[in-house]
Formats: sequence, structure tokens, C-alpha cells
Amino acid sequence: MSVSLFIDGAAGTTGLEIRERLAGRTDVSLIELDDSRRKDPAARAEALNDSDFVILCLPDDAAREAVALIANDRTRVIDASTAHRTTDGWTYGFPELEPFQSAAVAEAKRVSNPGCYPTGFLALIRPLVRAGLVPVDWAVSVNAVSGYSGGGKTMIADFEGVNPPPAAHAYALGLAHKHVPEMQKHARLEHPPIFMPSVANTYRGMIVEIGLPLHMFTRRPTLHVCEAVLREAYVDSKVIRIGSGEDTVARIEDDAGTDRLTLRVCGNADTGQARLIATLDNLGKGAAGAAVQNLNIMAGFDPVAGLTL
Ligand SMILES: NC(=O)C1=CN([C@@H]2O[C@H](COP(=O)(O)OP(=O)(O)OC[C@H]3O[C@@H](n4cnc5c(N)ncnc54)[C@H](OP(=O)(O)O)[C@@H]3O)[C@@H](O)[C@H]2O)C=CC1
Ligand SMILES: CC(=O)N[C@@H](CCC(=O)OP(=O)(O)O)C(=O)O
Repeated sequence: MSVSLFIDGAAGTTGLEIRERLAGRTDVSLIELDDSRRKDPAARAEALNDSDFVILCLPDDAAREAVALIANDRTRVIDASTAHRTTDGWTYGFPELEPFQSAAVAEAKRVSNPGCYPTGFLALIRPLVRAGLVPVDWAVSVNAVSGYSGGGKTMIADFEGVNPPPAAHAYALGLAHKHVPEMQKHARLEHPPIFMPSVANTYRGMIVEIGLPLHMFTRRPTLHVCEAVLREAYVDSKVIRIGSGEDTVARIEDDAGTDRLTLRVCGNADTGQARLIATLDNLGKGAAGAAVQNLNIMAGFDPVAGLTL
């Protein structure tokens, strides 16, 4: 069986990465627009309506516009932008997040691909919240460092231009990053997490970290218990793996260039303080890898076809 796919925004950073992952596949035939027509609404509307599947690799407003251009019941959508990640009627495209999530993605007509930071955050926190180990009313803080391709073509041009930004800088200092609502909703927390991202002068990869005072929680879980809960949550996953809590260093390069997500439960067993660490590629499991995984699941293909694990 072969399905047709249109990538709207195929010339952008995420779009190009998706095309790389689909190269050589005979079960997906791409509908392409040449450079002169790729932003033409009429040409896009035709491609959007002619396809079995579309993946939107666009800024948020253009993604909303693309969805509005679809005038049939057949075309199924995967949106890589932030536009629909907390929108009713859209299925959150994180198949490993809940026991039922992969089945929901398989059936869905409208799937929102998770943000890169929420992918690391939610993979770490959601199983612990679900197990009742982290209270839903806890004020969770999350730190993260991303490669600069996370900011798309504009940020890539900045970092690779003649006056690049500082080697690393913290941003979203006003604690209102666009990923916060998505993090809170899908972790099922009562309060928005305090999200403190930075960007570094390396092309791709990211580290996402959560500090937790386990000794202050009612159930006083140990580091080993937390690790066991994560291991159990992802036991069937070929994409998410549990690294060693004994590691002394986690590097932004650890999973860069792959579609993997590695989780570690580190910390100090004596004080009962945990340092949960996720490493991933912002363009892999953080974007293009996740989009291809969702496409595979929706089309009934091998879920990890085309992925680098
Ligand atoms: N980069 C990352 O790590 C991640 C990105 N995302 C999300 O994926 C989406 C794409 O991001 P990214 O690939 O980084 O962004 P880029 O800026 O690299 O690419 C966006 C592409 O969309 C094109 N475009 C803009 N407006 C329109 C329009 N109206 N019609 C058709 N094409 C249009 C741009 O054209 P032109 O080439 O002319 O500028 C560009 O090619 C964004 O919503 C982003 O937030 C999600 C997770 C991670
Ligand atoms: C380094 C950097 O700038 N990163 C981007 C997030 C990348 C991402 O996940 O974007 P979407 O939510 O749009 O999918 C940012 O902080 O806005």
C-alpha cells in the first residue's frame, strides 16, 4: 500500500528533515510544489486536498490557514507547529505518552506534533504524575538547552551569520514561553511549570532537566522507584530508552542526529533530590522524527520506519 503526502513548508528546516527520513520509501509518494508555487495559496490548497496525509512545517498562522484550506473529509493532518497542541478535537501526537495514545494517533484525522521541549519534559514527568509519585499541584521547574536549529531558518541564519549571538543565552525570561500551556495540559499539572530555556551555539540536540525534591512528596519515592516507573512506562518503545542514573555527564550531543529520546534518573539518594534528564534531537524526536513516527502509525506502517534509533 502507498499513501500520498504533501509537506507544507517542505523547504524549511523541519520539512527538509522529514524529506530525508522518507527518502527511498516506496510506501509514501510525495506531492511537491516547485519553489515558485510553494507559498501560493491556490497551489497549496490543491496539494492539501489531493493528499491522503499532510504534514505542516509552517509558522503557527500559516498552519492554521493550511487547515482551513482543507475542504474534504479524507486528508489527515500532522501539524508540527504550536498552533493546535492544546486545541480540542486534535490528538496529541506523542504515542508513548499514555497507554492509549498510540491507538488514538492511529485513528486520528488531526494530530498535533509535540514541541521539542515538551517532548523531553513530558516523557520525564508524565509517568511520575500518573503513578501519583509527583503531586499534581507541585510547582514543577524545568531547565533546558537547545541547539539553535530549534529556532528554524531565522535563528540558523543568526548563529551562522557574521555577528552571531553569544555562545549560549537564556531566553523566555518572562516565564511565558509558548510551550508552557502544552506542558501543563499534557502533564496534567494544576500549575504552569516554570520553564527556563536556553539556546547554545551548536546546531542540533537538546537537554531538558527537572529537579524534584522527592523527600518532600507524600510517598517519598526513591530514585530507583522513579527509574522503575519510567522503565515500565516505555518498556515497549523502540524510541525512548532509559539511560544510566550513574552517568556523570549528559551531553547535548548524546542523541543529536538520531530520533531517540534518552531519559536518566540522576540525583542524590542521600538527600532524596532527583535530577531527571532527557536528551534528544530537537529536529529528531523533537520534530521530524516524531512527525514521521506519527505518519507511520496513522498509515498502519512500521512505527519506526525511516527513523534513526
Ligand atoms: N526547528 C525545530 O527544532 C522545531 C520546529 N517546530 C515547528 O515546526 C514548524 C516549522 O519550523 P522550522 O522548520 O524550524 O521553520 P523554518 O523557518 O525553518 O521553515 C518554515 C518554512 O515555512 C515556509 N513558510 C512560511 N510561511 C508560509 C506560507 N504561508 N506558505 C507556505 N510556506 C510558508 C517558510 O518559507 P521560507 O523558506 O520562504 O521562509 C519556510 O520554508 C514551526 O511551527 C516550528 O515551530 C517544531 C519542533 C521543533
Ligand atoms: C531554540 C528555540 O528557539 N526553540 C524554539 C522551540 C522549537 C520548537 O519546538 O518549536 P515549536 O514549538 O514551534 O514546535 C523556541 O523556543 O521557540
